[in-house]
Amino acid sequence: DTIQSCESLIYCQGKLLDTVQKARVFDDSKTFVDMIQRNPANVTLANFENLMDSTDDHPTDEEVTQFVTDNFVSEGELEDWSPADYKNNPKFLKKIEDIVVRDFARTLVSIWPSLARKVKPEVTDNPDRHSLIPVPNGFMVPGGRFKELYYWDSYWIIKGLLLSEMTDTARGMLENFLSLVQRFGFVPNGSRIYYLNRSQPPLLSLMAGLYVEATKDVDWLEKNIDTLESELKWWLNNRVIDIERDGVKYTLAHYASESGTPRPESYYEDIRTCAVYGEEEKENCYQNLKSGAESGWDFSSRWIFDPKGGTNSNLTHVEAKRVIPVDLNSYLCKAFKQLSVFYELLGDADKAIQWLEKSSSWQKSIELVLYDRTDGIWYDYDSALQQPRKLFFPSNFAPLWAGSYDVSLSDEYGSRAARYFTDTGIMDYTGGIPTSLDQSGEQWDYPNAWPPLQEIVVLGLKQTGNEEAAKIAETFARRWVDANIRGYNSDKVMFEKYDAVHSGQYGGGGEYTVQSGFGWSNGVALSLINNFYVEGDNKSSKARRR
Ligand SMILES: OC[C@H]1O[C@H](O[C@H]2O[C@H](CO)[C@@H](O)[C@H](O)[C@H]2O)[C@H](O)[C@@H](O)[C@@H]1O
Repeated sequence: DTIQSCESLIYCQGKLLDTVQKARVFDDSKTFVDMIQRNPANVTLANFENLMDSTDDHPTDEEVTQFVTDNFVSEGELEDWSPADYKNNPKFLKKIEDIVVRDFARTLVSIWPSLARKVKPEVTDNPDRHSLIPVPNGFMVPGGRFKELYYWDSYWIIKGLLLSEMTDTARGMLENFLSLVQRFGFVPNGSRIYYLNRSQPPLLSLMAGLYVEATKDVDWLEKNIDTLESELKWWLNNRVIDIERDGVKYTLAHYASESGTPRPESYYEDIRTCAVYGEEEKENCYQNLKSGAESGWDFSSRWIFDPKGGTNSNLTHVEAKRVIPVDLNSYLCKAFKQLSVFYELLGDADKAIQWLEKSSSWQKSIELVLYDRTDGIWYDYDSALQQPRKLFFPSNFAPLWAGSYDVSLSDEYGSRAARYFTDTGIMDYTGGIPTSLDQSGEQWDYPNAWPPLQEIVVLGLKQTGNEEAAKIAETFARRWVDANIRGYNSDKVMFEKYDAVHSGQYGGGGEYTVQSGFGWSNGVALSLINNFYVEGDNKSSKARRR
């Protein structure tokens, strides 16, 4: 049984949340739902009822602000934590020939302790006073307003931790996710109860793959394989859809939250976005916003539809559920294969075959529904109009990253993808690969360049072994590292996203101001440095640095 909703009348739904968020007590809607109650929840609710009674149900914004001050505090559920396995000079740094890049990598490693947190015992003792979901082990947060554990961010955080030889911290984070699966049946978007009605890109088994590869810890795998499997089954049971292309039926996955209420952490924004609709359509509008958030791309023209199936509209027309996303299906295909590898390691041949077959059937559907042979790339599929969305997104390259295509033809696939990359004009962007070519003002669009998407395209192209693809990969890995260094030198922080046009400048748009820290930025930079700047792979790095 899975719990996919949050019942809290303070943090998730109800009059109190509605009143506080509509009063705009804080500029950022997330601030309120992250607050701690001074009293048990029943006292907070009784105090709120008194406020409503004494104001004839119409408190002024000042009265609401006073109510929040009297009943909530901002800080105190997480403590800074010193990971015992932190080292400031992990071995891989020595292998980096370029001194500037080596120093930068050392700086990235030195940021880990500032992102390390542990949940205080008070949260476990008084769960009703907090929106934070307690997890047993210390972990890395993304940074800034993102003060909790995030699902897909952690894939790249764990990559960086493993390069930094922080295997205990990586294992602790994995076990946090496993404990969430055991409690809720799936991994929520993040470790807050208001994230309980959606997940995020399914990368848990792949994180476990990174850990097992680095440590060869098969005993750990044996203990946790059932939970890893149950997470993937959750996706198969809850996020799969039958679609039709050219008269043939296929089964693939989509992002699809069932919850038809505003996101509590963006309550005011969602109410405004869906205001044009009547009650029933509103529910659909909220479900689609939450499904967009489940994709990790919140928000993007990728989920926006005009009546003709184009993107010429706005957030009110986010229809994430109708999209069959290239990246989601590639992650799942790779995860199924990963599970098969795990079962082989554990000596369970039947299960190994079962998951390999699942991966192969997924791969076939990806090829037949999403691949465009003429353009040499994969496209998202619009299940409503039964047609591909032929738009540039870095996620189009995800099958190369995930190996979810016929890898015996990798040179051909790589060559075609390289041609697509240059034909779409992406070579012009010196600050990184843009998220789309649509300047919608949303944060997962042009001109923003996001760290995980850089890794997916760059490693995807590199892994094909095709010469042209490998050249593009190297160019963009170096451009990315240069942009990160430039940004760090001027602002002394790592940002969550950058600007593809102006190298090193931070990105913008969307519903909150740019955040720094930053978990996945550090992980991706370390991963690309490890792939492109370490000894043997790095003959003339100084000459090529721009
Ligand atoms: O508060 C708005 C949204 O914030 C998160 O999304 C963004 O930050 C996450 C953490 O770095 C990242 O995983 C996500 O891709 C970003 O778009 C949160 O995950 C959303 O659910 C939330 O609505």
